[in-house]
Amino acid sequence: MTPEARVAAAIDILDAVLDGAVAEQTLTNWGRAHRFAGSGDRAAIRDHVFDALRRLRSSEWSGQGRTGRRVMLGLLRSRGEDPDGLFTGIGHAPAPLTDEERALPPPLGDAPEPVRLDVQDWVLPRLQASLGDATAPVLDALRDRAPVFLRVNAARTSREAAQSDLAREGIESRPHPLCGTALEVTGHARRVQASAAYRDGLVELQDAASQAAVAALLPYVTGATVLDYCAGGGGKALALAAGGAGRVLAHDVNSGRMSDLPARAERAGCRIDVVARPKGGMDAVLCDAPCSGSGAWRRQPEAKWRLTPHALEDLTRIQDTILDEASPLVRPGGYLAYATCSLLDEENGARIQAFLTRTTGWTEVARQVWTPLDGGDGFFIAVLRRAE
Ligand SMILES: C[S@@+](CC[C@H](N)C(=O)[O-])C[C@H]1O[C@@H](n2cnc3c(N)ncnc32)[C@H](O)[C@@H]1O
Repeated sequence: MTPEARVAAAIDILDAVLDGAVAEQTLTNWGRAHRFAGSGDRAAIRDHVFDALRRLRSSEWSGQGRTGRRVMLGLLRSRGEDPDGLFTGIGHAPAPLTDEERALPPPLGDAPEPVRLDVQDWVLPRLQASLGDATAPVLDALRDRAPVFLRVNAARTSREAAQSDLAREGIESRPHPLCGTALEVTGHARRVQASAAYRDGLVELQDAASQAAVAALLPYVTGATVLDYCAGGGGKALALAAGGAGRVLAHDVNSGRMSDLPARAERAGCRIDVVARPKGGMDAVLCDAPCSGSGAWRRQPEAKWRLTPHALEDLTRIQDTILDEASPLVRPGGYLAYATCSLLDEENGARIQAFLTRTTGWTEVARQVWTPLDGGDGFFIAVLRRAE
């Protein structure tokens, strides 16, 4: 496909997404219906679609319209790229620019702050209350693609050896300062899942801040029995097992989410016991709670536009419930860790404060916050100790 045809495909997909379709699913359906498109074409179209979704508000503003065409046009204009080279009307290219499109005002000229920062109006003050002066740079970082990070399986190999193994398969990477197990993939990231290092469980795909959050918990759980109460796909459970936790149990209210976990654990060469009804007496319980995902909006840009005040309120209620359900499972003297990939204090520090206010016998012993300015996703973890 030509670059112009890729833009035309992205415009069609964006039209469906703006009508309410889910981007990932729409891209998959498009690939199935257009078998002639190679993997390079599909990847380029996906990049266009996700770039536009990350910058949806500013692109709509610059393109002066909420259609796939206007959003794509706005994206190119606000990046300072000349749309005429792509909107040629030749072959499968988008139709040439109309006189009206050519006469559009300068991109983002007098756009309000939430438009420039690509965020919903009501979310901006809440982020400002949480992040202060870092708000604008953090939101700006969320307008760009996220790096691809790998977690080196420390139980099986070293970061240097994994890096060499990947290099032999043409995958370039560099150690990332956020965490001793993190490699940032700098070249040929699309080869990772087919690589021997990945297949053999030497590396896993995992955000660097997510790895750093587990590393912050490890000093409290080395050799201990840890329950990952919201295990989902098991990313944290696997990192805990590889990092030296004694025994790792995994639980999730939605057990289907853990279906890949046994295979992932086998690949990593570690043991994770999936439990439907966790019992008490745990040395430590990790609650990696469902959240707005605001720290990961680079990866899931649709979530940035879907969040409502009502949904956020529901999430904080679920977060409180999870802390109330999980905390009695910790033995006296044990640890309760609470983590989210949210940048909003109402999902982070405020939840810990509310928990400490309504319960007795807990002390906060550690807290760490990461934002995309540290390189990875936004992340929060607090570790509480239960009195003896
Ligand atoms: C942020 S995700 C977990 C991600 C996972 N820990 C990882 O590292 O890949 C949150 C998970 O919490 C689960 N969850 C939601 N409510 C829950 C509850 N009341 N009890 C246990 N798990 C819950 C969801 O099903 C979801 O899988």
